[in-house]
Amino acid sequence: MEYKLPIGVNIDLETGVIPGAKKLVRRLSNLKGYFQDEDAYNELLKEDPVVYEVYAVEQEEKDGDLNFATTVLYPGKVGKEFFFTKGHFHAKADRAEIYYGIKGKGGMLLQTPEGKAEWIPMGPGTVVYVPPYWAHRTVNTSDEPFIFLAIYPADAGHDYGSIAEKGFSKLVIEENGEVKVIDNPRWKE
Ligand SMILES: O=P(O)(O)OC[C@H]1O[C@](O)(CO)[C@@H](O)[C@@H]1O
Ligand SMILES: [Fe+2]
Repeated sequence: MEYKLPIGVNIDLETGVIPGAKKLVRRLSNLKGYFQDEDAYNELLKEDPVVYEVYAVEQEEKDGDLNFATTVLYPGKVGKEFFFTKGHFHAKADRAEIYYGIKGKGGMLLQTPEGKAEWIPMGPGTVVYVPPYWAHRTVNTSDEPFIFLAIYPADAGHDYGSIAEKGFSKLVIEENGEVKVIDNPRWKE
């Protein structure tokens, strides 16, 4: 039997960087169709800001193994809507996940396949358990980068399809200087 070697790394708690991890950058142009306000989207697209970066340490997609990744979700808004990650179901839909808040403030939107949504505020030290079958998206509701760690089964995979098409049934917006979680007017079941 060939054994894999253990890994020990220190996450930079200020920047979210995991040394040696694979870096993925998602700009606004990678999120076409995700935000409600298309005019605001097209205006901001001129700058095409980085919305989030992911530092991932991933294994082969095998049952029993684990991946981990930090995400640095930058502050910003498209119209009233706060910057967010794409959000996904797992390709193996029954795979769960754990998130851990490192720095900054935001939250997670979770949703069942039928569209029942939950909002969990997150800050440094918050642990979120994402149960099997729930889609999940993180949102930065502050004006600082929101940094968190995710730990997920190596065979979970990502299913972006239905969220890319229909979004979440709730939106996280700023109105009169307050963070509000409202019904998505464009949501169709
Ligand atoms: O994959 P998304 O929805 O773009 O969100 C990015 C974050 O979610 C994960 O896919 C884990 O759920 C990580 O790779 C990363 O932390
Ligand atoms: Fe996930």
